Amino acid sequence: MQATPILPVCIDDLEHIAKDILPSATWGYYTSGANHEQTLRDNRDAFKRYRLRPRMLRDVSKVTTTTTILGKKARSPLCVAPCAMHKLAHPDGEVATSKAVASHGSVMILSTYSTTALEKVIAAGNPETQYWFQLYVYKDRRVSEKLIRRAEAAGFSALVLTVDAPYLGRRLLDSRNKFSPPPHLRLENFIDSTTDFSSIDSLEKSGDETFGETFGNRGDASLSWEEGIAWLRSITALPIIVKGILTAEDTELAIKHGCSAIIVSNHGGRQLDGTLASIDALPEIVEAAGNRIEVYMDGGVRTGTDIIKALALGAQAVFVARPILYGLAYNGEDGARLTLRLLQDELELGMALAGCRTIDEIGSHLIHSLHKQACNNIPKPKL
Ligand SMILES: Cc1cc2nc3c(=O)[nH]c(=O)nc-3n(C[C@H](O)[C@H](O)[C@H](O)COP(=O)(O)O)c2cc1C
Ligand SMILES: CCCCC(=O)C(=O)O
Repeated sequence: MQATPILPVCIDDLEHIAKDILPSATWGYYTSGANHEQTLRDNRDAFKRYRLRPRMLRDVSKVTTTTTILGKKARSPLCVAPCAMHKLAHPDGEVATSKAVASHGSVMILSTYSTTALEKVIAAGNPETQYWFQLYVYKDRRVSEKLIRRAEAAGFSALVLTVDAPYLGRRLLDSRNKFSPPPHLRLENFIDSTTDFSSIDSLEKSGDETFGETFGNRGDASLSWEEGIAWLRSITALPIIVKGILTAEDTELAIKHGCSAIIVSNHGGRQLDGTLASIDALPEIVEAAGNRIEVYMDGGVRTGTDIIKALALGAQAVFVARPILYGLAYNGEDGARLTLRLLQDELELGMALAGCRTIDEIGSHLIHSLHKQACNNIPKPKL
């Protein structure tokens, strides 16, 4: 894949370039959301309903984004969300992403539906970087257990249980495009599976099942807080992070059932259409969590000031998915590095211009909400 001559200077540039480069069905799979895509659009639009209240003359000659995530030092609160099939974007796939995140120094969550075996992805990283494994629980629990054992052995330091996808959302563009991944790609995490789930290893092996059906048929939609989390707890000592929480009620349950952190997410608008945008759901969850559990968010983050707004509303870290795919499509590892560098540079500049020298200084005093409802939920200023 050739890098186009336009010099990308922001994530929107990378998005335009990726659209030109990628086959239209891949583009559709990566960028679309569920149904009418209200949530997909709102994830981005909602950020614009929060405006910043910058502080001046605060000696911003030195700005640092060092923080802690799940108790471990990170160079930046900007992290990478789990995304299926990076090799659709670039042949180097998840290894390229892993190297890019390692140079950035934060957290990469690897999707179960990686096109590179989990061992190879973490081996491309470094000890400074945290690797968490994203998990779907299958009806055949032995498949999930085997993945967990491999993730533990390889050095992944947490499990991210995606809870917003008991079934795959209805993505109209994928149905129209009859999207199915190309046969040369493999979901490498399943290649050694000794169970009947191994049939997914070449994605569309039989050709008579759509990608969504494959997922829907194998996933365990009966999973519950009581049984599901207890089962996970009984088989692993790794911290469990739940991804896809949008309410205070579920935040309470996550804490009750011993989860270590929460990712506020609507799966990039790809599951239930019509939910709150992630950034709008965040204040309610931060308030419910009340410092008992770390809260992260993803969905619609495309600029450094989006990151600042999410941190100001109480997120400990922020994850991006599509921007990484755009970077990969543009230029493999260098492209993924560029995605992270552009956002990191914007974050640092935004912090300086807002009068924040450290991540701790990014507080709710920075936020002016144009959204009356959200205003009531904004946590009290830190400063
Ligand atoms: C192409 C694509 C594949 C995804 N695959 C997964 C996945 O395998 N597991 C998962 O938990 N979330 C998956 N997600 C959801 C992301 O982790 C994340 O919640 C969301 O996309 C964040 O929004 P953003 O793309 O606006 O940054 C996927 C998202 C995209 C766009
Ligand atoms: C069966 C694919 C699951 C990946 C995923 O979560 C997504 O496409 O949103």
